[in-house]
Amino acid sequence: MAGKKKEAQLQTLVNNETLWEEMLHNKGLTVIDVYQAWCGPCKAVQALFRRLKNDLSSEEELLHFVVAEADNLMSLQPFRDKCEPVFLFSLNGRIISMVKGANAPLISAKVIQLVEDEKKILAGEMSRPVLPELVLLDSDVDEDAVETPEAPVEDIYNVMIIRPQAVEEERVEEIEQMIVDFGAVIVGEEQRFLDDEQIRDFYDEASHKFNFEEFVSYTSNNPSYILGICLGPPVKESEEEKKKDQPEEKESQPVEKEDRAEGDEDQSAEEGDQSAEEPKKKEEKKPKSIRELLKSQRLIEVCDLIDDAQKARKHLIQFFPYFAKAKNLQPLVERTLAVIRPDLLRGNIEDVLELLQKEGFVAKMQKQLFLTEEEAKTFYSHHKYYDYFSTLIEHVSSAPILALCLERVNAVFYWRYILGPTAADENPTSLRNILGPEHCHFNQSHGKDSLQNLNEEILFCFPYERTVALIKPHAFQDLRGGIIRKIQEHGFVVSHLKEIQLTADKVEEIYRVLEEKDFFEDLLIHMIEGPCMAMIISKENAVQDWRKLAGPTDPEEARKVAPESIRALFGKDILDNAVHASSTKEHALKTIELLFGDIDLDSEDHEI
Ligand SMILES: Nc1ncnc2c1ncn2[C@@H]1O[C@H](COP(=O)(O)OP(=O)(O)OP(=O)(O)O)[C@@H](O)[C@H]1O
Repeated sequence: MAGKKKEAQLQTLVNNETLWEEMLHNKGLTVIDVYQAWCGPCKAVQALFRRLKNDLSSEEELLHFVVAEADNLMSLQPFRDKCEPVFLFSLNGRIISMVKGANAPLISAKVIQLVEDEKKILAGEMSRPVLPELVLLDSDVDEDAVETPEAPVEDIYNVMIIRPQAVEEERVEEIEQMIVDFGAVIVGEEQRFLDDEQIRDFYDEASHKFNFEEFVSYTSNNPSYILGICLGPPVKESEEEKKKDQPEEKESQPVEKEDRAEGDEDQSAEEGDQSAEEPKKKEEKKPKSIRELLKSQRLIEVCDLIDDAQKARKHLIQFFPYFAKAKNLQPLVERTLAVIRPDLLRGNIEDVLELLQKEGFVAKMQKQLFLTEEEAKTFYSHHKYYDYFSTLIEHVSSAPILALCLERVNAVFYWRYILGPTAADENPTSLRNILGPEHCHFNQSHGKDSLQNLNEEILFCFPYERTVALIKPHAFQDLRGGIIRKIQEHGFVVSHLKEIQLTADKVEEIYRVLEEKDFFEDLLIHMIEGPCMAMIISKENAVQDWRKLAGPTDPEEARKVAPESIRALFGKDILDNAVHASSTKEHALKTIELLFGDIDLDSEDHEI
């Protein structure tokens, strides 16, 4: 009885048109669990709703949960006689989104985002986005129907650096006019001297070019002109248009990628392909992107854009922070690698970790590595022409090093800043100044391609691994979609997936070390009581990371210490804890063989 009372408080029942109308007057967000009389509301998400209600208790008046019976309500007619749970999101009386299936992570993310936004809107910190109302049609509940209209479409931004020579030649106005005529909006502009780090960060894709150092020096000593550009929302192209456009470049890749001396050849090559067929038409064609425009105006050698939308946003936020704040543009979280060398590792490592934490870095992966001399040479190969190379190799292969994969907004730039050789003089609190230059590994930005180098280095320290994820029988039926999505959201690639009915022998094999435990019998019975979903999943550091994502064995504890973990979100109790995660690489390999037999893993790129 007590339990029922609790549920009635959690979700208000809506089973007639009057109550439906009343519900539409709720302030803020209402999450509607659409149910059928014959199967009742979805039990699987009630723990989540309770948690959300708890976590967002300060926003109580903005968050409501209801259960609505499809059979009694006209608006919910399309959902009648369907057995899949459906959740509708009503914002101030308008249904704006829908989630099909008990997809706890997706529901949770939507609720948190919508309530946060609503809070900001009411506080005047954000303008109300235009969210299209969802029209509920029969096709909405078809198997293949698209899931929901998503959050409002965001504008695309870019940042342009007009180089010093064009500034000196007073070409800024002409360039601005050209951008405005093209239909883009200039949201910020500033003439400034870029510092060394800003230049390296903006032009990191060009860092391998032979005259890059000269370019950095010239640019840092002369004023550039920076433009923040809004290109409006992404344009949806029809299939026809897409086909037509294939040889062209997209707006989100506007940066000059070729050597500047080759710019013209590049352009004429591009034109050559098409102009042979339709020379006149090509001449009349309006440029589709600012990059194309720059090329056509022969400005590509004095104006630079960013070729990746996420990176462009990052630069916009850095150069025009007030605009970004007003628009509530979220910066991009990046990752970088820190390698703590042996003598520091023996010393005050705690101080370093504390400092990193204080500076906002989160250590996503960490591992002690004992490099052989050969491995050290490979890892530090881009230092090989320096005279300190042999000392370095001797040092780092003499004792373990600690590799940290760090995440933070603007991590690459900021790690360089607190550590970096060039900033050390100006930044007395830099790690390099505190610790001395020999202690920390620095990701060179002067390599052939710094981002590629960085990714290679991260992979070197945290190689791709495979492990096994097993969705247990109690979670198989209703929760597997949400669990798999969560796994994918955390960067795992699901390379193999199959439904499997475990036998007692197989369970004994998987849990052999627990044979003596008093709960073993229960575990065995549970694991064979229905089908499981077995998956081979891979990513860097997969074994450790999958255990971390699974969370503590007991979901109760998980909800306290790791509330976003899978067991916290989907586990029932210590026995029915949603998933199994292999504890070591060896165990993972054995379980893969046990569950998937002799499959050809070697044909894939990455080995466990
Ligand atoms: N005290 C317990 N009572 C009942 N069942 C338990 C208990 N402890 C563990 N189990 C069950 O046995 C499984 C294996 O336990 P183990 O100690 O290996 O935990 P784990 O490594 O977190 O889980 P798994 O190996 O399934 O990934 C747990 O997933 C859980 O289903």
